[in-house]
Amino acid sequence: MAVSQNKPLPKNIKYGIVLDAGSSHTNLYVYAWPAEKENDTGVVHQVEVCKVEGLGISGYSQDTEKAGLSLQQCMKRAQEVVPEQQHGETPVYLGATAGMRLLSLQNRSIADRVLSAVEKTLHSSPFNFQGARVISGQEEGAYGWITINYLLGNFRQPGWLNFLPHLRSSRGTSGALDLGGASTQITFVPDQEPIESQENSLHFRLYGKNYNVYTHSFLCYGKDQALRLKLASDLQASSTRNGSLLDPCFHPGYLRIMNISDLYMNPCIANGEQQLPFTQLHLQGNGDYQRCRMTIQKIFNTSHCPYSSCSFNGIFLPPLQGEFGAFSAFYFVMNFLNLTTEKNPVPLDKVTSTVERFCSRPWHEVKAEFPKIKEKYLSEYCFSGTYILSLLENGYGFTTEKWQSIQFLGKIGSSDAGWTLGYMLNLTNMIPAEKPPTRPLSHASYVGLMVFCSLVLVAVLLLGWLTFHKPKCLQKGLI
Ligand SMILES: Nc1nc2c(ncn2[C@@H]2O[C@H](COP(=O)(O)OP(=O)(O)OP(=O)(O)O)[C@@H](O)[C@H]2O)c(=O)[nH]1
Ligand SMILES: [Ca+2]
Repeated sequence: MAVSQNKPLPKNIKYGIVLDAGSSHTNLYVYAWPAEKENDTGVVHQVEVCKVEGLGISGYSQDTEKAGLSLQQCMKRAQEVVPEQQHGETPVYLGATAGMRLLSLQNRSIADRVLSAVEKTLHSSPFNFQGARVISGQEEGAYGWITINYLLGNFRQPGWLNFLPHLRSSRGTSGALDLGGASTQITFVPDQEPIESQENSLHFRLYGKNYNVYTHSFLCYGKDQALRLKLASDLQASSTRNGSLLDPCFHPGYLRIMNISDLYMNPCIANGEQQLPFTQLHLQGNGDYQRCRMTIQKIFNTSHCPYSSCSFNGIFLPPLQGEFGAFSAFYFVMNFLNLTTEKNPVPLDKVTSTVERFCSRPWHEVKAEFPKIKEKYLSEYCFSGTYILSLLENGYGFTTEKWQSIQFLGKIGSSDAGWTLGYMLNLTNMIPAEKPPTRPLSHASYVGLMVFCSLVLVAVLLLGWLTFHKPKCLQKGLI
């Protein structure tokens, strides 16, 4: 048999699955990477996302079995994407975020039942189930930061710098801003050291470099819960006797009826249900951005700060540093408003005027222009856009200048920005603490290098020969 040298072997691809059980819905992600490169940075990428239909798992508190059943369709999809012979070795993880954190606070045993139900479904799949758990806000922030920096290649050292260790660039990392339905996270490497509060401080050693990272997750400040906080605060400030409320954060002509009991149903509203003479809230939009911003402002308490600087509610925040990637609802909302660009960020004043103009548009006109967008999403872009501006400007202190360092991003390459990839990289030990030894040169690079060196050698010899044995035709005076 002839020896087939240099023939590339078929690629050995590995897979991993993570379910992001968020407060508003669950997404299943399938990741893939070449087996022989698993410790390199930037090689793991998303090959599939499946959106689970229906509620987030915390929404099944009345019928916990359904939380498990709801995942079946996407698990089937994963079985189609991952080759059958690899099902048994493919790990599956489920991480639940703020919706389940809130449910645990409200009723621990129901939350445990929901987790058991999803475990049952995942155990019965052919994959290698590795566990379902509620992740902490700190983890959510940290893994989001790891994901985007991994995908942006910020942990990577350019190869040639490896030969000159003293010249290695201390290339910056990008901060991560995640806006969910029930919580929001801010994570970045600050200039100021040390980080003043222990609970906001993380330390990582990745690819041979140390990172001191600031992170905070605000439970109840995801955009759905923030709307509830705002409505509860509006109700408290109003003197309505029949439950009618003018709401500047909805379009003129928009009407929404809500049950008071639903509004007060979770631990985010501190005072609980008050004795109100009505059971329903009738919201009537009037699309007034400035007033909307004022009502939102009230949910950020800036009256006390036990540190050198704070965001709100007495939470430490060091001075903002570097670039930021803003994803999930930050991206959904900005993208809808055409305020995301690949390169130059849209200036803050343009963002503000766009949101202001959008809020003032009559609801019937907005609905007619976007008939395909779910009414729940469409009706809330005005509130959400205003909330994003309040959170980033007033909550975190992004000034007009600093705003330019925020990039709103949905995907990086083929992968969604979010905490799931970082979670899997960590649990499968795919991010080494130390730099993996540099691999020997590939055959092609070796041949290339040899040819280059030979050419240089020939050129030097030729030059030398020309210098000492100048042919007569080139000697001075003959020309
Ligand atoms: N416009 C729009 N909104 C979306 C979309 N997907 C989710 N949302 C909304 O955006 C908000 C945040 O969504 P996610 O980032 O998925 O939040 P989550 O993971 O469910 O919530 P957390 O557990 O708090 O992280 C929620 O209010 C969702 O209803 C989308 O495709 N378009
Ligand atoms: Ca989320």
